[in-house]
Amino acid sequence: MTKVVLASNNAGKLREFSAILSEAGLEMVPQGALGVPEAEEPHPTFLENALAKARHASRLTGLPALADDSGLCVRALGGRPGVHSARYAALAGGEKSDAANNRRLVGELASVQDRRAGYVAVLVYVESADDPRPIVAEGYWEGEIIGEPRGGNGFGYDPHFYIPALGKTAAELAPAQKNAHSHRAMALQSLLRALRARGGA
Ligand SMILES: O=P(O)(O)OP(=O)(O)OP(=O)(O)OC[C@H]1O[C@@H](n2cnc3c(O)ncnc32)[C@H](O)[C@@H]1O
Ligand SMILES: [Mg+2]
Repeated sequence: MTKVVLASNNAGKLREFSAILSEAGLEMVPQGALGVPEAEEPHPTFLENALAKARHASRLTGLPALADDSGLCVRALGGRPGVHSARYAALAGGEKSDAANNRRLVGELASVQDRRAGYVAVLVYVESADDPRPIVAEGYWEGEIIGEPRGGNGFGYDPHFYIPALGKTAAELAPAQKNAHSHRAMALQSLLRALRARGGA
C-alpha cells in the first residue's frame, strides 16, 4: 500500500476521505498524526490553496500528499463564502465555528429569494513537495440553502445544504450516501482515476 499524507485538519473531511480511500488501497495518514501544523491558505482560488496545503504537508513529511480546498459558493452572494468558507464568521468578527458560519450565512440570506448554491472541492495530489506535475481534480455539488437546519450527519454547512433531487439536506444523508453524491467524493473518484492512469495506485 502506498502511504500518503492527508493534508487536512478537518475531522469531517478526514472521515469522508478514509471511507473512500480504504477501498482504493491507499494508506492515508492525517497530517496531524505526523505533527504537521496547519498551512497558510491566503490565496484567492481553491486550486492555489489546495496546492499550498499539499506541498506543505509533503515538504514536512517527505511523503506524497493529498490536499482538499473546498467551500460553499452561494449565487445570490456572488460566490461567497467561497474560499473563505471555513472562517466566514471569523472574517466578520465572530468565532471560527460551523455554528457561527451557518448563522452568518442564514442571516445574509434571510430576505433573499434565490437560494441556489454549490459546494466546490479542489483536490491536489503531489508525489513530492516540488512535484512538477501535481494531479488536480474538481468536484461540484448543487443544492439550495435552507433557513432551518436539518440532520445531524456531515459537518460545516451540511444542515443548511438541501439537495432537491434527494429531498434531504447533506446532514440528513448517511455517510455512504453523501459519499455517493458529494463534491469531495466526485473529485476524489476523478483524482483516483488520474492516479491509476499514471500507474500510481
Ligand atoms: O484546510 P483543512 O485543514 O483541510 O480544513 P478546513 O476546514 O479549513 O477546510 P477548507 O480550508 O478547505 O475550508 C472548507 C470549508 O468549507 C466548508 N465545507 C467544505 N466541504 C464541506 C462539506 O462537505 N460539508 C459541509 N461544509 C463543507 C466547511 O465550512 C469547511 O470548513
Ligand atoms: Mg482550511
